[in-house]
Amino acid sequence: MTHHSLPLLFLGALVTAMLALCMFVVAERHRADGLFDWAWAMAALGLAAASWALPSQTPLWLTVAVPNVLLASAFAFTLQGLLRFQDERLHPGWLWGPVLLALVLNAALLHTPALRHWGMAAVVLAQWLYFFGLLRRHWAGIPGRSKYLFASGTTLLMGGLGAGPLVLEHVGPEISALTLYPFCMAVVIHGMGSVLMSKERSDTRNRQLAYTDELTGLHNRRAMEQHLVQQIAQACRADQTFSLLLLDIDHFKQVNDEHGHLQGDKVLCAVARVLQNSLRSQDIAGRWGGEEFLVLLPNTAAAPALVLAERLRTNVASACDVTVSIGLHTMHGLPDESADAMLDAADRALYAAKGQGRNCVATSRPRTGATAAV
Ligand SMILES: Nc1nc2c(ncn2[C@@H]2O[C@H](COP(=O)(O)OP(=O)(O)OP(=O)(O)O)[C@@H](O)[C@H]2O)c(=O)[nH]1
Repeated sequence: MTHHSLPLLFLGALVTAMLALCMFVVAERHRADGLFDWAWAMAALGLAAASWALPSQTPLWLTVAVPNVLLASAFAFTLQGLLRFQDERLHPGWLWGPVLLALVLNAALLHTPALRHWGMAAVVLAQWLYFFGLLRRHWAGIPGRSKYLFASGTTLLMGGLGAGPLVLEHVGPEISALTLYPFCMAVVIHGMGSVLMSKERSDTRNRQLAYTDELTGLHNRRAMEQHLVQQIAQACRADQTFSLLLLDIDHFKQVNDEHGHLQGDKVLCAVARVLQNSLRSQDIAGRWGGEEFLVLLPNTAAAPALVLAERLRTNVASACDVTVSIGLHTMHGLPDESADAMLDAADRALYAAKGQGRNCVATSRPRTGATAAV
């Protein structure tokens, strides 16, 4: 490296080291997300930049071979992090083979720069191809937009550092120094991308947990409340109707008392499975609480909702060792038809179904004015 580029290189090494430090601090709790590996990748990059910045009288192996091996290691750590992020395994030989190759290459070709540059470009290209293939395979499943930062930052780094020496051979020191600006930018984009990608995935998982019933895997009450409000708004906007079903397992206390709580839990899961398998893709099912389930049937009038409710009832009776009573309410488009009013109407219908001997569907009667008629 030339004299002009030394302050820039130190700056690059400093920026990279700071980023690595920040990533190590947050990575502790995100080891499974690959962040720890990406912090190591950043540290290796920082060390490589620091080796390049050493004075010109430093032995060649320290300013050329060591940073090149560190580069290959940084990309191996990047790949290892991505594999961990995707919960994939790869034989360590494939991951660290390129690093060993870089070591041999640099030892053998230390005094043959042109060949060494081509060799390193080939090593980094192989690593990038694997990185690209892995990312492409999992692209759709990675939530959020930070994957764009991660992909572009890593590609810029790999492309720049892999092919850079081949180009820099033919340019003057001023131009060579200028290339350090994109290096710093790529390091920042890559680092930000990796941290944000892991954060976005944690956010998505936390959101899923907050809206999922742990036992059955269905939507939980919080999620169903939101869906219900959305359905009412959607039905009003589109001038449509929709129906809701409140299901309650019959004599569930008896199941618990006779067979134990664990068996009771299994029955709850079995009923949830029947609901999932019996409903149409647009319908939304959730556990309302205890042994009660709520089902929303978008754009469904009373008659087809009754058919669906009957199908659910018979499917549960034939697939599980229990029966269900179902209260059905259909939105009537009254001005005061709030979520609470609809739930109340479905609950009254359910109460009526229990009163009729259980294992049946009862429909709420249309309201005339403000009072429900079930
Ligand atoms: N196993 C298990 N039982 C639960 C859970 N949540 C609520 N329960 C039980 O569900 C039972 C509900 O009993 P009840 O409200 O008396 O109703 P029931 O026995 O189903 O009687 P009817 O609804 O009138 O047919 C209680 O025994 C609760 O302990 C749960 O998550 N797991």
